[in-house]
Amino acid sequence: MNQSILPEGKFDEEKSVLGKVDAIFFESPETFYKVIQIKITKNNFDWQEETIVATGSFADITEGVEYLFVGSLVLHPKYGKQFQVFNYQTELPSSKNGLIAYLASDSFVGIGQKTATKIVEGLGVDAIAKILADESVLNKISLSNKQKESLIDNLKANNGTQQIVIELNSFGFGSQMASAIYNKYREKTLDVLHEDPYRLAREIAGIGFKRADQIAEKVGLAADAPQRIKAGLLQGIYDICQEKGDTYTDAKQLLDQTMILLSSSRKVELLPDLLANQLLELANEGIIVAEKKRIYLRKYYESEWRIAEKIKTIKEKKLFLGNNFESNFTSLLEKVESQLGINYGKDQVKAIKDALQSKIFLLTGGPGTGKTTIINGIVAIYAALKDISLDINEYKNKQFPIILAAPTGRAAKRMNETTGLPASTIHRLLGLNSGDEVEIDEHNQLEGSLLIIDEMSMVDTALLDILMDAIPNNMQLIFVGDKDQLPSVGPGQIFADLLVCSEIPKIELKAIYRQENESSIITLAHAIKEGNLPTDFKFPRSDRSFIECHPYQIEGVVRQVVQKAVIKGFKVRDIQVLAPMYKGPAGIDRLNQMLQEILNPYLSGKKQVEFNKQYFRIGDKILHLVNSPENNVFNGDIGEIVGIITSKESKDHQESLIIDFDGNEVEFKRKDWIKIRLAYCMSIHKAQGSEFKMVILPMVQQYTRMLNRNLLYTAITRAKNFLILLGETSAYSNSVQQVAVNRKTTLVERLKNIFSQEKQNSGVEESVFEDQLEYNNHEKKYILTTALINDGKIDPMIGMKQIKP
Ligand SMILES: Nc1ncnc2c1ncn2[C@@H]1O[C@H](COP(=O)(O)OP(=O)(O)OP(=O)(O)O)[C@@H](O)[C@H]1O
Repeated sequence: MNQSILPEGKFDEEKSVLGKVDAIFFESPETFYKVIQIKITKNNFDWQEETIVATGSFADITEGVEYLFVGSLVLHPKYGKQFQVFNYQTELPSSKNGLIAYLASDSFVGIGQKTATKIVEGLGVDAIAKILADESVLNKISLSNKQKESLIDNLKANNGTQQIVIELNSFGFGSQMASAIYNKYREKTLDVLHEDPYRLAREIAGIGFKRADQIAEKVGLAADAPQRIKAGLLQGIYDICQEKGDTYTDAKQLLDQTMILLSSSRKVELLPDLLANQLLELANEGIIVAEKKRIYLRKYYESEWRIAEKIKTIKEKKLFLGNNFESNFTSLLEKVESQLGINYGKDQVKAIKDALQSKIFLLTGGPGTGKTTIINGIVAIYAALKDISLDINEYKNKQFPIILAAPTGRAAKRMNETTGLPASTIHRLLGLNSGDEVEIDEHNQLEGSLLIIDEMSMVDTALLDILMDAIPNNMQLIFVGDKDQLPSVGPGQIFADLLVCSEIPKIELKAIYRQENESSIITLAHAIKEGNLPTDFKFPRSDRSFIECHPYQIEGVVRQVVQKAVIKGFKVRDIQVLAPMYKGPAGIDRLNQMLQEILNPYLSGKKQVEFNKQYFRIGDKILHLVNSPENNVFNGDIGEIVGIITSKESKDHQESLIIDFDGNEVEFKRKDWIKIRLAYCMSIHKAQGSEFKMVILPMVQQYTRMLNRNLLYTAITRAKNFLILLGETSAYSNSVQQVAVNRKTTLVERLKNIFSQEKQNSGVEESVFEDQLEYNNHEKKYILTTALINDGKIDPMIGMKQIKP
């Protein structure tokens, strides 16, 4: 069985097996990954058995059919030697009888032994190649149209999918990505790969410019090809918007960024007018929108308009609250007050009343100002006014008419606990399945009459756009949040922008209702929000303290604080270290490593797996980094590893972790471990929407770039009972002084236009390059000039004058 079937020396590392598929042991339902057994006809390496187990990406593969497999031998820890397939092809039957048997097989519906014989006798043993090259050869054989169709379709499908999967594999795509690409482009996959691989970066989640650029280089696309420049520009806008949180950028920034991107991976001298022309093309094609000096990805441009329009439409719909609202309200409010054992403050009463009387209402306030208490009041009075039962058991098969939602799982859970009513994440509400990148038309329509969203400051433009699209016009909306917290991770600052719009009713709560002796943390937070670091900031209080230390002492101090807290009986879940940055001696990565060592150390015999220079062990506290609505786990959710399945123990030979997120156990295969990290210490951004019994917050000057008032305020307001501040006093005082720059967005302008009916076709005559960019060949960069001399080489407006949105 050791005869070589490949030219010697052609494949240094590669080995090959010719054989029939004996059995398919495992078939992933979502990808092309399969584990099969091959009955060997021939092979070119040392193998004494008659069969071999092979793994890899296979498109259509049929038991009983012979294929040529190319790959390498690997040693599986449990199953021993296996064949890992890189490439395979149908070994079409070359003998007359073999071919007749193949065509008469189940793959070709309507073709039996007789017809198959007719075809092979008529066209010869290379009948398949002949048919694939020219279908009309079948005209000389008497076949019914149905038989002809079945034959051609199946031959093409088998041949096509197989070729595509092989080629995707050769570009280095694994089973899952290969199937995502194939599902998107089907039979056009190879055309896309060869003609504009950058489409993958635009259209397939998980593929960025760099990956697409590697493919482009492989298929021989020039470094200054228009597709590449366009892709670079789009990536440039996307990167700037993601990094800064803006919904648009400007020409200078974009060209600088794109130039760096395009020349970092491939050696190429690019002239500015080349970039400018492609920018113009993108605008002409409607992929980007240029307006005044602003350049938008179409998605963000449209989102802002759509949100503004929908808000106006909703606001203008009539609201009916019954005939005697005023008197009903007063008696209902009294009832709620006596139930809760409180008297609502003047602002709070106004908030409840205005919210009930508005189609859309915004409520903002810091911690302890009573936002939750107000939501409870609104829900109770609304239900009474509308004669709605708040007993969820009465809604077994019906939608609960009051919808409560929040952007993160933890915030939704808190909403559920404080109101006693069902609350979900916005993603789940909308039925979004595919993580972060979602299309506007792929969501559920909402049913119900009142929608309350909490933690609104975390909602970004893209998500609000989808949410608004899902809301029926007659629904009443209440958006609740704290405008002084960090803005959303994704582009936009919608809560802050909506609060600027004079057309939307709103209330900002200022009075703090939590008792001072109950919490000095809240008082500190409010002072910081106003820009003051109180003089007593460093004095120990019953619920907070400050420990002054240098950056290199942080690790040791955090260690001691955490160890003390554990001795005092705090659970690991209740202690949360927050930090602004990942790197450095006081960064998240280092602190996580140290905290894992003391809170969940390695003990001999304990299972652990390594990933990205970190270990995962059973009992580890884990942070989820992205939204996975399909598993009901969201960005910022915290779980605990409750199981490790090694590849030996797993059916499909893949290691996995079982993580428990508040009773929701989710399995993560190794390829998904990129979505998680240790959570003993986490970033302040990721902690938004969550609260913890004890927060430990190290702040040092080393973080300067990151420090600002919103960040410190957000960190401090995560602490429910205890706050331990440590680090350098100057880092705290600098944070308080540093007011974050507003993000660049145009939602406020759109709202203004929409409400004053001034929406023009954005007829902008100015050029996007109004700033006048000149490329300085000597300095090899763009410079801004006021008096440009056109030396004939560079058009100072670089051909952008005529851009129209
Ligand atoms: N009018 C009031 N009279 C007495 N206590 C009140 C009043 N309003 C709120 N409280 C109490 O103040 C505390 C904070 O209120 P609440 O939790 O509603 O504020 P919040 O703005 O939601 O705060 P956080 O964002 O910190 O959760 C609660 O204990 C609540 O019972």
